[in-house]
Amino acid sequence: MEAEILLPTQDAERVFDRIADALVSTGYIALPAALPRGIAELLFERIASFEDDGFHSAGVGRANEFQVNPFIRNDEIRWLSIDNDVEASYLNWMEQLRTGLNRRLFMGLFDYESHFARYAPGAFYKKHLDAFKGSTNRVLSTVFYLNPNWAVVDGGHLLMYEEGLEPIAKISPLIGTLVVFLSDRFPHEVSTASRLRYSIAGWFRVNTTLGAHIDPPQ
Ligand SMILES: O=C(O)CCC(=O)C(=O)O
Ligand SMILES: [Fe+2]
Repeated sequence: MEAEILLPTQDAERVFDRIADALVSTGYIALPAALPRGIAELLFERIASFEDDGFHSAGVGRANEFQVNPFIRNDEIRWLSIDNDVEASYLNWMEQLRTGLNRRLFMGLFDYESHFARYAPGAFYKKHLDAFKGSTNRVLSTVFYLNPNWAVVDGGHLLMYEEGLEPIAKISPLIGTLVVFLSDRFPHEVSTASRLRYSIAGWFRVNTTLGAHIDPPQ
């Protein structure tokens, strides 16, 4: 397949408007059918085609603080690359979203990193924040789901929290749904799934390199 150069369509611009409005009003949004259906289907075929050795255990922390802790999370991940046309079409859409949000909200989003995630039956990711105030350059989190026909009994929900102990949102990981939220504001968790669960998690980052301090990758 040839790499598809995606210019923002009117549909995409409307999606960017909705995301921008939600970030201002509530700080998060879950949008069904956010990307073109064909892209979601190709990404599903792509993630389903990887052999076990195409993934590695996900860790917690950055650079030299990185460690695998199966009590916090036990999903497996694989970073996306523009070298693959299907992955490139997703990264291209996210690039349009990045510039679209910068234009609408002056967020200064600088780049985007993302990985496929595979949760085997029984896997979970305990409650966490993707960024701690002031100590990371991840400012906006995205999760895009790739599971056809998800039922409530399958578990594997994204539970979003704000201040209280009760979740403010419970999101099914149904193919096509995109969740976007401010990284330092919403603790969230993935409840145990009873089925294989696929997603793409990603983060828009700001450039925090100052003077001689080089921000470490990932
Ligand atoms: O897959 C999800 O629903 C969320 C994953 C997540 O929170 C993360 O990778 O940081
Ligand atoms: Fe997260």
